[in-house]
Amino acid sequence: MDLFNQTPDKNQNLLPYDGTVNYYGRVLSHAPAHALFHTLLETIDWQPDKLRMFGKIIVTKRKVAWYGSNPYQYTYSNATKTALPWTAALLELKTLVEQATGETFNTCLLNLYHNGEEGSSWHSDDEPDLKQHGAIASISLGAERNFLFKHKQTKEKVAILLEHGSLLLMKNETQSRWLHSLPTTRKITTPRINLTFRTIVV
Ligand SMILES: O=C(O)CCC(=O)C(=O)O
Ligand SMILES: [Fe+2]
Repeated sequence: MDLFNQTPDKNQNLLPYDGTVNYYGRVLSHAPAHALFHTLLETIDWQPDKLRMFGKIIVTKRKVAWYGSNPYQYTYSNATKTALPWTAALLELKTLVEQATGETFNTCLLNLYHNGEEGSSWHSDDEPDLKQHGAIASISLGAERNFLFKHKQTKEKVAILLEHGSLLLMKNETQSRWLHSLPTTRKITTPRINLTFRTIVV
């Protein structure tokens, strides 16, 4: 019996209440995940993100991209993005994620963090363009990073390590009751790509 390298139980809820987060572990093995990382690096239309913070426009070092089944618009942090058509790699990954989770998605937001000094501050993905309480599936490629949840009222925190090739599913009340963040760290010097498959309502 291997006590130290158990595959995670995808049916276990990592949140103690008010939402559901399931960690599926590595749904892509090392080599295909590595190949996908490089395909995405080369074929995705990466753009710096522009965020409005305290009345100022901040251009992030982190790069983002927005793809979907139709030119869906997504407004967050006072900026609107129009989805580009799926690339072959994204469409293949969408199918894999839909089969693994039993959910369906029509869009994907991609983030490229060049190193540990780039991250994502506390937020919820609860914009009105997104299906309320819809599932969000998160694929991680490259550097392993910690991911945190913080309950909006109780402030309780839950931490999880997002491995190379892994899948995390957030659903039900997760976005309305919890914040999440990708904390920065100087210890990580290599890049990471994250893809979150989402559902835009029309
Ligand atoms: O990079 C991640 O793991 C999460 C990114 C995120 O929360 C988002 O794009 O909304
Ligand atoms: Fe998010």
